[in-house]
Amino acid sequence: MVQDEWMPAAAWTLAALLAALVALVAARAARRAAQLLRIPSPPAPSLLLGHLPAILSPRAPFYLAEWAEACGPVTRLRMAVATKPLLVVSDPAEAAKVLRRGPSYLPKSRALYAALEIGIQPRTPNMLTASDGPVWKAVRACVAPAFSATSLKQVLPSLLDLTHRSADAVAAKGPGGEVDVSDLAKRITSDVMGLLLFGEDLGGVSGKQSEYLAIFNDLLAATHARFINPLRPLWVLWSAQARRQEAAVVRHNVLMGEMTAALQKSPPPDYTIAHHILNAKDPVRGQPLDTAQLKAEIGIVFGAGFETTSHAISWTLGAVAAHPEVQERLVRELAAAGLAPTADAPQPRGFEWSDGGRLPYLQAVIRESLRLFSPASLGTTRETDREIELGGYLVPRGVMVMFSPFVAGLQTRLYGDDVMEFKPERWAAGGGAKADGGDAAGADAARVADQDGGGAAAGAERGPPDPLPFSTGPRDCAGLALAYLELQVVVATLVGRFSWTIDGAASAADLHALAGYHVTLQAEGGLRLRAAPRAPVEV
Ligand code: HEM
Repeated sequence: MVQDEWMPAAAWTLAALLAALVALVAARAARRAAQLLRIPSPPAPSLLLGHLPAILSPRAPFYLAEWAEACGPVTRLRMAVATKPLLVVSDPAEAAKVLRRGPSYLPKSRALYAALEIGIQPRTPNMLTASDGPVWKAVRACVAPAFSATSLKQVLPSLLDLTHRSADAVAAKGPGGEVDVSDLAKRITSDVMGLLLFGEDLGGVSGKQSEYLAIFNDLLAATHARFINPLRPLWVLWSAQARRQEAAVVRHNVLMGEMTAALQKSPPPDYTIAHHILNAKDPVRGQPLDTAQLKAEIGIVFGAGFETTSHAISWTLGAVAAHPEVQERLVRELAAAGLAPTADAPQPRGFEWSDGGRLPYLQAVIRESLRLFSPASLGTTRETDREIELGGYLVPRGVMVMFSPFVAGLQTRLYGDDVMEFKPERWAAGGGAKADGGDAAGADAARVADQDGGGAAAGAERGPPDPLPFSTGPRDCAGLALAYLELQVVVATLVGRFSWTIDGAASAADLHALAGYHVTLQAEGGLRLRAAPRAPVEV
């Protein structure tokens, strides 16, 4: 009898406890959902798929910029049937909180970055795609000296040679000749990476049909397509284009394997990136990186290094061509430094290391171009591993947080009503990163201001905030200094030697109309400008 009375009491207690637990979990879930719902969200284009179709389209950066303009520094987007949204942060100061080491620091989203590993088999996390960990840390630290001033000074002669040969090819087209600067820049930057990684001339500038260049576009297209479409492997059954792109994925793996084997056999000079990668040690095993890891690192540095930089160069040339007043001011600065023809010195000299610190308008032009045409447009994506505060909102665990420099760069609240104007003058006071920072390569200036918070939290007297085109914090761009050097040398040389024009584009908006996002922001089908030898400039 006692037993009978006790049993229901225990059952009731258990049931009550369970109910309380369920209520607690439900209340917490409801609180989290309510927190997320407080974050502004634009109307979704699709009832079923939410904002996903727009995010996956080549115009994604433009949609995101528009939505952020309407919603503010943090925008909530709905991804099809997924329960968790994607948050897009468009304020560099808020982004810096999660990107720089500190209480709100967030790691990269592994699920998302793994999708970028398709070009190397076996799929291996690499410097770009790995979450922070001992191997990433060791490789990143080992590679850093390859981007030091000492190493880059040794790269400069080869970069100059490639740039001057490219300029000669432009001159050979005759006055007003049409030049696809997108192609031209890719040839230069892929050759730079060929020399720096493989110690080999990939033949882009000499006009050889470079297999690396040919397959790389297809590799990117396949990466993007697989990302968008989980059924993509089936596409090869009826699409010749998909077959070609998937073949490029396979071929890329083979080429990188061959290159890695060649590098292991005969190590390249000590200023090269490959030299440093070969010297990296796996801290867990205490051994050099195994072949799979080496191949993964070589493959990602090649891709990360040449694609982004080539688009940064071609957008900058396009913007200069579309804005004659900017071109004129830039040329006067170059001519005063001996880098454009004058009556006294009709043959401009070659770019020197020290020029990086004494061409403030060139720096400002590059920074403005990186604001309006940020090549790594969608920047970086992190995942909350705990509840954090972001832009005044509480964000629960397990939410993807994207910081897009392109979106940040287009925000009226950060850059004012002339946000869409290509106006290098806005950086004249230095802005987030000091354009006249004095470093020979010009890059340390960006990095210094970026790290000291100047970029994100710049006061009015320091100019507008840095949109962080190279990201920031421990996972910022490893190759920033090389990218800056290439940008300066190529833009200064080509603008010094030629007068550039573009048909049918007279504003940043006109250039944006030509853009598509395919892992990087690029001019669809190339960017065609006209070049005429520059007449002596009055200084
Ligand atoms: C204008 C040119 C460039 C731009 C705009 C750019 C931009 C970026 C951005 C935004 C990131 C962060 C990506 C993320 O978190 O998902 C990044 C990472 C990286 N970039 Fe660049 N990049 C450029 C040139 C280069 C060059 C020249 C190299 C090497 C030769 C390079 C190598 C890397 C590597 C290895 C990472 C991964 C770093 C890490 O996670 O530790 N990039 N870059």
